[in-house]
Amino acid sequence: MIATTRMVVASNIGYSLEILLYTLLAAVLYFVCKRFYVHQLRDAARLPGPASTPFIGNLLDISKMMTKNGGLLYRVHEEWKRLYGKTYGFFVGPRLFVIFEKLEDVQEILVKQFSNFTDRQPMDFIHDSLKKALVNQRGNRWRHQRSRISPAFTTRKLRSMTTPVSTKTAILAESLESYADVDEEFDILRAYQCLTLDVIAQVAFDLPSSCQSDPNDIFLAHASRFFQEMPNPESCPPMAISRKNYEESLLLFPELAPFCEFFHRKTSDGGRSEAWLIHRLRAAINKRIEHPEPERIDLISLLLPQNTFNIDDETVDTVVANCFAFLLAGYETTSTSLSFATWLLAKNQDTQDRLYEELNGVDLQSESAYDTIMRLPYLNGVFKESLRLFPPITFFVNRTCVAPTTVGGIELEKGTVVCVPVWNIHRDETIWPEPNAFRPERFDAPHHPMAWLPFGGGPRNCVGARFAEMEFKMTIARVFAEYRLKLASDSKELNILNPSVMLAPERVCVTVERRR
Ligand code: HEM
Repeated sequence: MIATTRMVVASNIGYSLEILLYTLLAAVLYFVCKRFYVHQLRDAARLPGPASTPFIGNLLDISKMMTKNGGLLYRVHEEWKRLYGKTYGFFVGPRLFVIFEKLEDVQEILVKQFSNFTDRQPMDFIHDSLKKALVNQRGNRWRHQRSRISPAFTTRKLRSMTTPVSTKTAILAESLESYADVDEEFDILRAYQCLTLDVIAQVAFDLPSSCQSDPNDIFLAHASRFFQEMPNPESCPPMAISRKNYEESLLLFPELAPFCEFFHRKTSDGGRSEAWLIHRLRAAINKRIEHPEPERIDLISLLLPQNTFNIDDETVDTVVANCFAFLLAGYETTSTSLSFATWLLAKNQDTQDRLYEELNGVDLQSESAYDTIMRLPYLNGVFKESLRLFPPITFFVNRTCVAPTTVGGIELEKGTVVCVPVWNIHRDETIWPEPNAFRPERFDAPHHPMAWLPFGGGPRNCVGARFAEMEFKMTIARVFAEYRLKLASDSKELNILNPSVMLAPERVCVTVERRR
């Protein structure tokens, strides 16, 4: 009897192993065939591009070229443009990417054929906490979320946020005074990071943060750690997976995303800071659900449904994810843009003086400050021109083709990722004469709608663009109405870093002099 049972168990185990083996074989076969299939698509579409291998595509070339070019991804596309022109294809892991740089093709993708390009490139390495956010949604889910979120950024809502933004910029202006008194140089990038975190925490989520007055503010510490994604060697176990390492592996093997995400969250400092930030956001949102404040206009109240009685977990998770996305978007991109603009103005004293002339005498603190500031033409030129020269996000304006179609004579299969090389467009001398010169007045004349894309374009552009513009203009107006800024000797040349999709100056050290 025992012997028979053993035989049955043994044969069951053998059977299960056989099934496992066949499943594994089928998975490997699928994996291999898919890669070979995708790798013939570029030839089928008669697209030029660098030679590639079916498994890793062009990832090694990209990596080598980036190392040669100071880690700057946009330089890879500048070089490929020289070799292959304005439309070409390359591969990363199992995906074909097609670059479209001609403005009429860009307009076709972002605007005219939007229904064929509703989704962004699948984000294999997106943090768990962002998976339900707008930025990661596709098709109808995206449409539904976007229609709920867009009304949060109307002129009326933005106007109502002017006073808290103005209060925070006043703290920044005051803190500059101490540097002016002693003629001491300092890194204004850090000051802007504290400001933008304070603004987004206060204006968007009513979270008490005092990053500007307290450099050890815990909120600031977690946000910077999350952004740096640098595991601290002293506090991290040796097996910690840094965001960078694991994002690179995921480009090759997106199939491994769920496992890597788990390890990253558990082992890296950035992952732990992310958990802390999410915990704080969730607490703020739960508080608002329990004690609704119908009078308050901030992003939480705009994202929560009118009636929060019996609200389901799915809705709460989506609000948390979107608030977290706004926190990230509102912090780094805006502080980077402010730093680039400050560097440009400090480098070009004539332009700075012209801006001062426009700002001199304008009441930046009145009830109507929002409308006044948004109407200043030269400030608008400074905003646009600095984002043209240094768009903080250079490689995020991409779309996945959701149905087979043709753009600029190129046939595209479903699943192909199309990318708009924003940096190249912004520096193209046939579009912007003398493209490297800083000339705010060039925006007095009209330009092609696709020639200026720091916030992307079409229905899926940056939903927070108007908020970012308000914060940028209010900050630059406040700082440059009160001070003259000069570059410190080690910031005369700009050292640009490109740690992820974002461009950022390494530092912008300046000295400040009081104007009035
Ligand atoms: C200077 C500051 C900013 C820059 C340069 C910037 C840039 C961008 C870019 C290039 C995109 C992709 C657009 C596309 O694919 O066409 C984007 C998307 C997005 N941005 Fe921004 N952004 C900034 C500030 C903000 C702020 C302050 C918020 C929120 C408060 C925000 C929220 C978002 C969201 C949610 C998306 C995804 C939109 C969607 O998928 O529908 N951004 N941003």
